[in-house]
Amino acid sequence: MLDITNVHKTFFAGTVNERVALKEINLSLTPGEFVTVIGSNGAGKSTVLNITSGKLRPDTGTVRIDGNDVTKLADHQRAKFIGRVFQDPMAGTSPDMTIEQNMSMAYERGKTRGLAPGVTKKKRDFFQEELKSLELGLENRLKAKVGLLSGGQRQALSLLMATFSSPKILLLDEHTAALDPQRADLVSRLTAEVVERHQLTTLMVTHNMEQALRLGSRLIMMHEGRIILDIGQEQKRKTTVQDLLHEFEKIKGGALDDRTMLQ
Ligand SMILES: Nc1ncnc2c1ncn2[C@@H]1O[C@H](COP(=O)(O)OP(=O)(O)OP(=O)(O)O)[C@@H](O)[C@H]1O
Repeated sequence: MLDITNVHKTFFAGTVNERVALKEINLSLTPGEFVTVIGSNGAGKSTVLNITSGKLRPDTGTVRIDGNDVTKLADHQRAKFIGRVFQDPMAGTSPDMTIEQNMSMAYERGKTRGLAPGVTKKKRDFFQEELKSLELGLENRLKAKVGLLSGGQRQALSLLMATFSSPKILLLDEHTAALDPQRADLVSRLTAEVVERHQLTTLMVTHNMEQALRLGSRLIMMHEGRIILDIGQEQKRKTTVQDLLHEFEKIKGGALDDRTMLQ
């Protein structure tokens, strides 16, 4: 469903600010696979998501979605294939618009562009049904401004809206990181339900190792632009946070040795 092949990305190449973000990355996701992505700061996690969404273009390599080469397509051209929820609860929704207007905009995304967010009775019934599944009582607040919702409610709504265009890929970029633990747990649980219900192929970046082990069917760990660990469902079940930390320390040690050797 998603094939990232030999992707390399350097920022500010040839300058003093040069940053190699991705080093010949290869990553393939089968339909319905839910991959959690962990790693150190600056490891390249967000860059993988940005290259998948089309926000960034790789220097070399290709990105394929459902067999189609989308490497050269801009983000708005890929929008109908991709749903995305960001870390900032303010990023995915418009605070001055009502819940139903926000949902209507998301519903139209990928179908028509630049149209007023009209809300028909049929759409409203659909929105209410969808909101019920969140069990947050939002189905009774269709006309409430989204700016009045809590961060957790907004992230839950963003998650739901991200599924409306039946995306081929769902990208979750630390979407629970800005929430308090209780709301983060709620959005985590909803994520598992929504992904399962829509059978979404999903890439989720998180700094929370426990969450990365609990959610999804596969886990990858990144470090300095490379995928350094890739484990499937079976192994993930047997792995603890302590094991992940140990693995990371081992590999970090290796990387340091490499650097020492280069000096
Ligand atoms: N738009 C950009 N311009 C310049 N450098 C960038 C840009 N985006 C990322 N980088 C650099 O690329 C590298 C990888 O960054 P990226 O944001 O992908 O890491 P990350 O794993 O998501 O990190 P974090 O967990 O800290 O968010 C870092 O060195 C970062 O400074």
